[in-house]
Amino acid sequence: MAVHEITHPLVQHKLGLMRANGISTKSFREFCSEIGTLLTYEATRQLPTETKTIDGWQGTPIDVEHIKGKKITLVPILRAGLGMLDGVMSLLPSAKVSVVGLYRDEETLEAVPYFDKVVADIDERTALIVDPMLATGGTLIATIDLLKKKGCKDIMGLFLVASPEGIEKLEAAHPDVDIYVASVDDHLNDKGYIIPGLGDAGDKIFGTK
Ligand SMILES: O=P(O)(O)OC[C@H]1O[C@H](OP(=O)(O)OP(=O)(O)O)[C@H](O)[C@@H]1O
Ligand SMILES: O=c1cc[nH]c(=O)[nH]1
Ligand SMILES: [Mg+2]
Repeated sequence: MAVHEITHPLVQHKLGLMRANGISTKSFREFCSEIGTLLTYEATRQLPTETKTIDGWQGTPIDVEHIKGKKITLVPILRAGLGMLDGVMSLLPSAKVSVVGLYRDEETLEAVPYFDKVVADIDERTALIVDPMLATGGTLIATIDLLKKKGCKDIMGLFLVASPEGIEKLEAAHPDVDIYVASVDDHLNDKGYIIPGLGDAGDKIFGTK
């Protein structure tokens, strides 16, 4: 399993602004989406390309690079994953979207699934999971279990912030899944929140607290 921590100054600057106490819903949402775009740029670096010959502007054949026909499905995890989706789709506008819904029980920290609508041909697609937070890892592992059960063989994840504890759990459960994160933070607190983290990303994106 590879953990790609994206140290690009734009990513780090925007993430730093997101950590501020009292940030507005508008700003938090905008940064979520913008970092989503930047992580997508990095995560798609590995996509295979092939050379095609086309008619160039001078009317003579020229060789150009095309992304090889590997199909993608984006998998936003409700709710907070929706906050990154626009930004991800700005670079992958044709990608099909498979929505899954899970929430974390506040007492047990267990992931509780409540919705899934996954593309029919998921066995032929690379799944790109989108969620701002990878905390205990329970939500992500349950999502990957679900996608694999439906036949998906190629899975990556994009997160704004991950915890070392969650990454360790993911590595043990699904070592074949690579992730792209803006930051691997310090630790989880006793309530399962990432420190320093962002607080409750879903509530900040939707303004529910
Ligand atoms: O790694 P874990 O410990 O499982 O926690 C991470 C999950 O918690 C948050 O969702 P939450 O349960 O708050 O749902 P929400 O998006 O509806 O707010 C977050 O967006 C992740 O999906
Ligand atoms: O720090 C955390 C942990 C789980 N979910 C969040 O939104 N934030
Ligand atoms: Mg939440």
